[in-house]
Amino acid sequence: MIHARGLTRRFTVKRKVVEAVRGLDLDVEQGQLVAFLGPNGAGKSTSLRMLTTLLPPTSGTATVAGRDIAADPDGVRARIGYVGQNSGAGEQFRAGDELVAQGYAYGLTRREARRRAAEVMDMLDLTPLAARRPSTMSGGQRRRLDIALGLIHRPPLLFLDEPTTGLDPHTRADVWRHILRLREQYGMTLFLTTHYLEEADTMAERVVVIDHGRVIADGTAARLKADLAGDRVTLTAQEPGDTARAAATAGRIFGADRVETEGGAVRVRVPRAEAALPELLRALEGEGVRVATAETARPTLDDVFLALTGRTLREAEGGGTADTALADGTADAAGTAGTPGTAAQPTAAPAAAPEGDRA
Ligand SMILES: Nc1ncnc2c1ncn2[C@@H]1O[C@H](COP(=O)(O)OP(=O)(O)OP(=O)(O)O)[C@@H](O)[C@H]1O
Repeated sequence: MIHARGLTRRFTVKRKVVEAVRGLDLDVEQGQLVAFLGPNGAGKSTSLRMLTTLLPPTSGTATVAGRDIAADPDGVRARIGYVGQNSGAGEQFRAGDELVAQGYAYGLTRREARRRAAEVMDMLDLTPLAARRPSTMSGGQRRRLDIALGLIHRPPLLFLDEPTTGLDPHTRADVWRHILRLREQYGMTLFLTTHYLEEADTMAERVVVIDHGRVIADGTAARLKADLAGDRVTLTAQEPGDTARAAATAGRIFGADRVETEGGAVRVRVPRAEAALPELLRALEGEGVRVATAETARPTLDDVFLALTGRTLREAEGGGTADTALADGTADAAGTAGTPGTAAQPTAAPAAAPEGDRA
């Protein structure tokens, strides 16, 4: 469904070159649900915009839904849906009419557009809201309407740029329920960006991690965690004066990596916590260190990011909290010109000149 080779995009900002995406290679098969994960400014939106033909690459090639993004951008747009970070729904029209109008934009006849609008409203549980204006809808309802707009022309592949950012946890779960249904019931291929680690971890079958414009990890969340992060054992000594000795002992157990001490707690990464903990407790007993507390934890995707980059996603976000809302609008400030709010419309601004460099 997606085959990209060496996709690169540079911007020139005040005579400085920003390498937003550096040589993206990517293959996504039909029916996959891929989460594209990375901190602010990592290059997620720029990658998505290139793949959806909203932004021409500086170099590299890609075929998306069987069409070349450079040679046949209209062909790509006819076969994909794109749900951007900002709502694409206008305010004057009722939701049902908005969907029908979107159908016309994709060249559907009046009858087809009405039929398809009814179908997508059903898919996204919007039928009872057909007569409502988007301005009267909740955040989650609007997001579902955005997704419906992106699906009006029956694309087999849907791109979603941070579909759940800014929503409360309950609404996020509801939007996810609908996203998963698109895949399960309709066999769609879904490629989405997210800041939410736990969403990528639990919902996506494949996680692609990007940092500074480069893909740094690609696989199932389970495999990435097992291969790159390992488990964690955390303990405290009964006597605060024993912390340094406990840390030194922890560093000697089998497979120990990255021993850290913080506020009297000793943390160590190990391949398998269930084997490491008894070994560590025995070793500490041998050293005469009495243990007050000990616990084990499985790795998270943030641990994977830390293992790969030396920083946590939270640090990479510049102090923000990776698992809370992070809608800072950076990417949209960067790319509003000619960007259709929701679906990549076949009649929208041509791919050749939608988003120029910022002067
Ligand atoms: N139109 C543009 N002009 C200049 N620089 C840009 C433009 N679009 C993006 N950039 C820069 O390219 C880099 C990657 O931005 P991009 O929006 O792709 O990141 P992102 O991972 O999507 O971030 P976010 O999570 O904040 O949306 C950033 O340094 C950004 O400032």
